[in-house]
Amino acid sequence: MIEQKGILFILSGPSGVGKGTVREHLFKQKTDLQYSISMTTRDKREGEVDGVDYFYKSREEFETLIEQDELLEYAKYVDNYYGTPRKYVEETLASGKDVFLEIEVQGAMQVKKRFPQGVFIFLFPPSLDELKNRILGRGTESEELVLNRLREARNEIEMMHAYDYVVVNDEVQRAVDKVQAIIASEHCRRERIEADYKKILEAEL
Ligand SMILES: Nc1nc2c(ncn2[C@@H]2O[C@H](COP(=O)(O)OP(=O)(O)O)[C@@H](O)[C@H]2O)c(=O)[nH]1
Ligand SMILES: Nc1ncnc2c1ncn2[C@@H]1O[C@H](COP(=O)(O)OP(=O)(O)O)[C@@H](O)[C@H]1O
Repeated sequence: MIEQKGILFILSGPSGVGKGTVREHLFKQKTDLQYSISMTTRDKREGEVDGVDYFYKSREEFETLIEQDELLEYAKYVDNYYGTPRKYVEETLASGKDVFLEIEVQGAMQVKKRFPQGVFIFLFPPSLDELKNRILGRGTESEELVLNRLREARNEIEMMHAYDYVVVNDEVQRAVDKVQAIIASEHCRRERIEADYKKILEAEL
């Protein structure tokens, strides 16, 4: 494995909590983070662009990527595959840049195994009622699917303990500010670790 220099940030949480919304706002404000564009087998939605929103793959192509260990993690989500390109993440981190992933919970737990030093942020709904309203409000799911997703959300919320930070997405800008604060504080922590490390090296000379 390539040595990590940049910091890997992972934003995750239940479907409909607002991961995509928070990520979009964050990237409008912040330019020194590299967003890792995921691979997916789901159909391209109107307005989406291949290589910008996702890399769209056939099921066969995706399964070949899995076999060739080209994915850092992947998950099946509502009958489609989603996955993170491994080389892009490793090479970008090795070049000293930070990488940001916005992925669902199963995938985040796989990343945790391979990159325990990553910074895991769980986006939390203000309430389950509000989560239901957001999924319904988005209008992309049938009533039955919404119930499935809410059931799934309860299981996902149980995984919260595995994360480093929890951010409540009550108001988008407030949640984005908190994510920005986490990024800044992780940089300070990294600088402190590096300073300690330098001191030890100097002491040995
Ligand atoms: N595990 C994993 N999940 C992903 C990846 N990319 C996107 N997702 C998640 O897949 C879910 C579905 O994404 P999408 O089809 O774009 O729908 P939407 O985000 O719910 O509008 C969301 O929870 C995304 O965060 C990925 O590379 N890996
Ligand atoms: N803080 C918020 N307050 C109110 N609505 C929100 C907030 N964040 C997101 N939403 C809305 O909730 C719905 C789900 O958001 P989305 O970003 O698609 O969630 P996810 O990517 O987690 O599935 C969207 O309609 C979005 O506009």
